[in-house]
Amino acid sequence: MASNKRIEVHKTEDALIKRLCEYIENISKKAIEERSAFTIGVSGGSLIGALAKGLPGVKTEWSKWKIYFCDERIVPFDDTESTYGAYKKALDGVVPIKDDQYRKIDPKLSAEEAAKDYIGKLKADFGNVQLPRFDLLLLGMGPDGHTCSLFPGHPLLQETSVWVAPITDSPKPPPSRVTLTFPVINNAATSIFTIWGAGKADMIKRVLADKEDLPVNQVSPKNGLVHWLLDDAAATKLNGL
Ligand SMILES: O=C(O)[C@H](O)[C@@H](O)[C@H](O)[C@H](O)COP(=O)(O)O
Repeated sequence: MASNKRIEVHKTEDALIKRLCEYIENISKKAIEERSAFTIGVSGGSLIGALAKGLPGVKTEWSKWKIYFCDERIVPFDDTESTYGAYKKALDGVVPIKDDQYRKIDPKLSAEEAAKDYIGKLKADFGNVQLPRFDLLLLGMGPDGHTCSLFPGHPLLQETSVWVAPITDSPKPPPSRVTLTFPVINNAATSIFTIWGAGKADMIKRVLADKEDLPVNQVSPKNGLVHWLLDDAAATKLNGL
């Protein structure tokens, strides 16, 4: 069976961001032509700055975007830990995305209630399907091999049906979050990891060369592709894989 995984290495962080944005432009164009909407899930962390740099160069119909959160921290929107808050700060005035295009959590709820509430928001957009199918998920990889808020050894890695799960014991602070689960992640048409810097080189080797059993390696779209976009520094220990 052909692999659903594509690995690309680019010289610099800037080249990497440019490539990521080419994917975003092409995938959004296709989705908008087909369904007049583009559904994209975004992660927190270093990706936010990369998108703030790259997105202004993307040619797309911005009004057709719907932006979801692959995971979100349960904190007020004006807290520096809020992923939505960080996106607003980074992208407002940079790209013409209106506030109602973000599908945000309700931060006043408990993690459990916020997860249920977010499932309701997904159902309102995707309909009463078995699983939503995102056009694109932009994923991050933590230093321990986590993605979204799916951490090594956590029971949530085994989730088979719930779309969005609460987590109250996240090892990465803040502890209370909601996260997409693997059934949803692996139903996306395309997922992209964008990883740069020497600090990620060891983990990239463990994931892509040694194929260790880590959450990021559970990303394996059933009927889609997962791209690993790396810069030279992150790929140094791959030995030309
Ligand atoms: O809320 C979070 O903590 C993020 O969504 C998380 O899943 C992130 O994507 C990874 O931890 C990678 O973060 P960096 O890109 O900053 O290393």
